[in-house]
Amino acid sequence: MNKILVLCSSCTGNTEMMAKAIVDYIQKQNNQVVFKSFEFDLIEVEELLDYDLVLIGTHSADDGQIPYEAEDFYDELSEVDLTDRLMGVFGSGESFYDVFCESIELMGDHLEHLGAKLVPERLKVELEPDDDDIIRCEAFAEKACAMIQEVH
Ligand SMILES: Cc1cc2nc3c(=O)[nH]c(=O)nc-3n(C[C@H](O)[C@H](O)[C@H](O)COP(=O)(O)O)c2cc1C
Repeated sequence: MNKILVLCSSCTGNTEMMAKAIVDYIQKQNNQVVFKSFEFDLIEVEELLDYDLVLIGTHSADDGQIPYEAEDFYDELSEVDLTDRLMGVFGSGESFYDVFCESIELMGDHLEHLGAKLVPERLKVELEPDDDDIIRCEAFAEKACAMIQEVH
């Protein structure tokens, strides 16, 4: 059974809705999944190494920067060896802003720079996910799980 960690920062619940859809899909595929929130849970970068796959959701605020509650985590990522670790990024933003979903790009670029192998799609949703977006979340989760099979 694959062990998968889904992390999420969400101010108004949109990224969390995406995370829940991803978690539900992964569970239905008989994987072991742990969900943690940057707002409410203690998240240590070392624990990333305990999982076959880590998916990180961030909302974008304040010119698309990494959300405040995930900043320490972002800075500490360089303290662990993420070489060839399977990871993925997703989140909700609003295209009204100059930099749509920029925090997802920042997180994705940082993880890739540190050697992680990312799910090719960086999944971005406009505001609250609708039914089509939930299907996109499930497809994202499916691709991410398929990456685990490819390396085994
Ligand atoms: C003060 C503020 C700044 C924002 N800046 C951005 C931004 O730079 N880029 C973007 O894509 N969305 C931006 N947004 C929109 C949020 O990312 C969007 O509402 C998103 O759905 C929130 O996700 P959440 O419900 O998971 O917190 C901003 C929202 C607020 C309130």
